[in-house]
Amino acid sequence: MQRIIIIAGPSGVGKTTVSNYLNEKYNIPRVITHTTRPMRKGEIQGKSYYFEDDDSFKKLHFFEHVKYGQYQYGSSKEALKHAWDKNDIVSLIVETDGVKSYLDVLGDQVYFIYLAVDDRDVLKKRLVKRGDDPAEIEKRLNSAEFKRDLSLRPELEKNAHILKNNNWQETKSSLDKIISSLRNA
Ligand SMILES: Nc1nc2c(ncn2[C@@H]2O[C@H](COP(=O)(O)OP(=O)(O)O)[C@@H](O)[C@H]2O)c(=O)[nH]1
Ligand SMILES: Nc1ncnc2c1ncn2[C@@H]1O[C@H](COP(=O)(O)OP(=O)(O)O)[C@@H](O)[C@H]1O
Repeated sequence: MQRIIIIAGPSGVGKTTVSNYLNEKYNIPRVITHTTRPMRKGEIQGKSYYFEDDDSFKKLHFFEHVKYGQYQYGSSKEALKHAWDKNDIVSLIVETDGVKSYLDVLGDQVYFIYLAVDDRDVLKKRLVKRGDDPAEIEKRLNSAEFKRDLSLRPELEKNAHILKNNNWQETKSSLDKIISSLRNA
């Protein structure tokens, strides 16, 4: 069965780091999504996201799309197929409305990881260390969507595998166990 590991959680929690680890260690490709937000330092067009403007975003054919903070984000069926053509297990980073859309359509094919940290104050510190623009950090931390995604929504609890990303060595070992169980399923 083709599987999709969906990774959600607040900004700075480590979603991209987890997805990159799965790619580097297990060749698990990420479904690249589209956004109208500006590219950050270190991001690459077509690898981090497909960076769009409002007009080009409108022309795309989406599996689902959302407004998050002041920007648009969306994932396409084509991008999912493209990733599944490379490997039967793929990853995808979406916020929690996106998780619901995927669970509704793909059901048991979804392995949903909700990433969390014990101390919320580390999130801002990680965003600063990542080199994000300070004004963008403030806007993000004050957005309704960021506040919402600080905790797991009750309707997603039954589908979620909660993974604490306090300590990267421990997170890697948890991920290794998850991949081993998915491969043997
Ligand atoms: N629903 C949905 N959410 C997305 C998509 N792409 C990214 N996101 C989410 O948009 C939010 C903001 O992403 P981003 O600006 O990269 O910020 P980050 O969380 O700090 O890395 C995150 O919660 C992502 O999971 C998408 O295609 N669909
Ligand atoms: N367990 C961890 N401990 C310390 N720093 C981490 C950990 N996991 C990720 N980071 C760092 O935190 C920052 C935010 O991680 P990132 O994966 O970009 O988060 P997200 O995609 O959820 O916004 C990055 O600079 C990353 O290197």
